[in-house]
Amino acid sequence: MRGDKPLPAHAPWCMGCGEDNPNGLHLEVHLHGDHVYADLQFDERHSGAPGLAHGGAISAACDDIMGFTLWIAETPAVTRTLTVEYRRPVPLHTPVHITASLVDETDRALFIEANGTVGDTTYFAAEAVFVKVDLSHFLRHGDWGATADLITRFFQAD
Ligand SMILES: CCCCC/C=C\C/C=C\C/C=C\C/C=C\CCCC(=O)SCCNC(=O)CCNC(=O)[C@H](O)C(C)(C)COP(=O)(O)OP(=O)(O)OC[C@H]1O[C@@H](n2cnc3c(N)ncnc32)[C@H](O)[C@@H]1OP(=O)(O)O
Repeated sequence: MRGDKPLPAHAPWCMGCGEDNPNGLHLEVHLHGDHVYADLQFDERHSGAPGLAHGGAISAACDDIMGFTLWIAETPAVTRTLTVEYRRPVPLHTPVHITASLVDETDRALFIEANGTVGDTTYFAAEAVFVKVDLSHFLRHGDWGATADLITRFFQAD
């Protein structure tokens, strides 16, 4: 069983975990045993209905935290499908605890689940399939410099 370990952001401007993105969620994700987790509070930047978190912001938080299970799978991968079940409206400025874990794996696919709780109650739950890619995926489709930074973060954190 691994202990509690803070994990580095995917990129400084990541909308989920980037520390330099003023409109991001600023997720601080930790590895704990066989899962990852983050504690957050949605605010006005993430508002949908008055006083409530936007479903897309909740989905983005799930997607990003699920992405951190790649530290457990030890492979780069990208989201192929993401399903969120919104069980209760999430008020702004309310502490939400989100956990994610890798539940199954094939040669190319990772099956990941996430759960968002307020207190002892589940407010949303998500399931995703991530497809494994090699790092050339990010070089081919993304930004060279940012990809180099991602690789550096990965090896520094190991
Ligand atoms: C050096 C080690 C590094 C370790 C890394 C550790 C940590 C990494 C840290 C950070 C990672 C970096 C970034 C994470 C960032 C943010 C987290 C949020 C995640 C995102 O925000 S990410 C953005 C949104 N995302 C996309 O931008 C994807 C766009 N998309 C594509 O780029 C293609 O779609 C691609 C490449 C995914 C696949 O394309 P493709 O053509 O290669 O693949 P294909 O369609 O053939 O499927 C391949 C195999 O997956 C199976 N498969 C497919 N779907 C399935 C399903 N639903 N259920 C079960 N299996 C399924 C098939 O059945 C087949 O399996 P088989 O090969 O066995 O037949």
